Amino acid sequence: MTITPRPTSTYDPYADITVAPPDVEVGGEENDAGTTGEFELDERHSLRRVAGLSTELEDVTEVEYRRLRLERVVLVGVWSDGSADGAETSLAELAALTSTAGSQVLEGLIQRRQKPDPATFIGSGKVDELRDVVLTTGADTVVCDGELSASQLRNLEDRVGIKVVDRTMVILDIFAQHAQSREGKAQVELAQLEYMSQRLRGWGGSLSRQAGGRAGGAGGGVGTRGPGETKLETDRRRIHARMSRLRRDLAGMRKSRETKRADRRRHAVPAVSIVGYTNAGKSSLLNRLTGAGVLVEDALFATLDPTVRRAQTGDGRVYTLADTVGFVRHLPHELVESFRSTLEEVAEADVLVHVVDGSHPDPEGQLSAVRGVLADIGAGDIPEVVAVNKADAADPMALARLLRHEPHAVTVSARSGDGVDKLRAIVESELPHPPVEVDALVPYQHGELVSRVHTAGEVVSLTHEAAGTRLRANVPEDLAAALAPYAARE
Ligand SMILES: Nc1nc2c(ncn2[C@@H]2O[C@H](COP(=O)(O)OP(=O)(O)OP(=O)(O)O)[C@@H](O)[C@H]2O)c(=O)[nH]1
Ligand SMILES: [Mg+2]
Repeated sequence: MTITPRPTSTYDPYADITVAPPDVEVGGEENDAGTTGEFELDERHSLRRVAGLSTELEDVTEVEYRRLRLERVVLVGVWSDGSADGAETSLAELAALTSTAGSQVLEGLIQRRQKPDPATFIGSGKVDELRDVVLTTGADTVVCDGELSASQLRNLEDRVGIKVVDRTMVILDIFAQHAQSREGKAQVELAQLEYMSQRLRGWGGSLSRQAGGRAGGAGGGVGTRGPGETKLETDRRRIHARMSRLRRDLAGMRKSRETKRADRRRHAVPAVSIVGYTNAGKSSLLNRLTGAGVLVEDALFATLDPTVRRAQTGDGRVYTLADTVGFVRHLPHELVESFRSTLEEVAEADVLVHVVDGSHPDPEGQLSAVRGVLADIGAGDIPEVVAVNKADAADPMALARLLRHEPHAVTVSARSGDGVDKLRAIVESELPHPPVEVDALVPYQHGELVSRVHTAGEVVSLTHEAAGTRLRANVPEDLAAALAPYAARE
């Protein structure tokens, strides 16, 4: 096995971002789709973590430190309301998240408490127990199932003696590892810096990671480290400089994304977005619906950069189908903020295909978590087609219960292909109708106009007459204008 260090280990906050071509393109990319997916998968598998980097960590900022080393972990959760099952499902999801982030989960602890302890998250007595578990298992990181305050993190670290991170940091870490596009990477980095800059503790205390003799040396850059400035202040300054830089870059990228979207709108191509909880099978379903080779993996957040594919209805109308980032309970607020421009694409879709994993223990909970985020980003009113996926693996009783809950849902299996044709038909029937009704007699030398009606409009009737093709159709405005000279006279 070849082991390649993660790119973040050579993280340089001042490195210039290279300009890469934008990743989302409508049409034209289907040809190499299959190979791209496989390549991506290979590459991702080669990006596992490397153990034992500890000696190289003297001059990294704290943010880098937290990003880099999350390897052998113990999970802790607090169960306050709901059932014990709920707490276990949540911890199981955290375990899946941490493994996706590349760590090995050694042990999980849940404490029943009214609410998390304001000082140490879990109760004080439980902290001693946690320390024992850490010592006996040789863990290097504790992951808490929740969002912790700076002081909770610090207190726990001081008492347990190893690094403590929370659920949000794990999700951010996964996003950081998997983002592909330049925009995606910048969005994740900004979210990460924002979250962590509020939680910097400064080296020292039990973790003892002073910059030591190298302060003023490499890493800080000329003029960044004045005499007497602490590592913490330097870190803060570097991080804030980096954050403003990222915000500026993102504003620029957002503009080009908007131009592209406006372009699609002008050509009135209907847009369908596939949304749903992470690991529900969105990418698999996109592959089934379009034959595209999008990365599918039994891992949370396999997809981080939205892919847009071209699709065609039975009668030739072109529309786009977009895969999206999966949602998860407690999606970090910073991430939703950073990904807002990407998520806005979802908000502008004409139809949503909401995929839910019918074989999951709590599909209803996943549906409502996703709908919560959809409402947040202003996508709550878009027509939604619910696709209950993994029907091949689901318990029939559970499926029946879910269908009572969601009477308009379509049951599908992206794996076997069952139900996919029906889903496609329903999605196509939900596409918005082009706004302008036309009746035209198009001379035979203008066949290209007839083809445009097929791809962009809905044909009501078509006959061949002596003078040309007689067409009744609903078409977008630009096409109606092009057809105006040939308006038929009754
Ligand atoms: N049994 C079964 N497994 C499925 C089906 N559809 C998808 N899967 C599996 O579910 C896992 C996740 O599939 P993806 O298509 O990557 O899911 P996703 O929703 O795109 O996931 P993220 O991008 O990680 O949010 C993979 O292991 C798939 O093989 C299905 O119909 N039946
Ligand atoms: Mg996916």
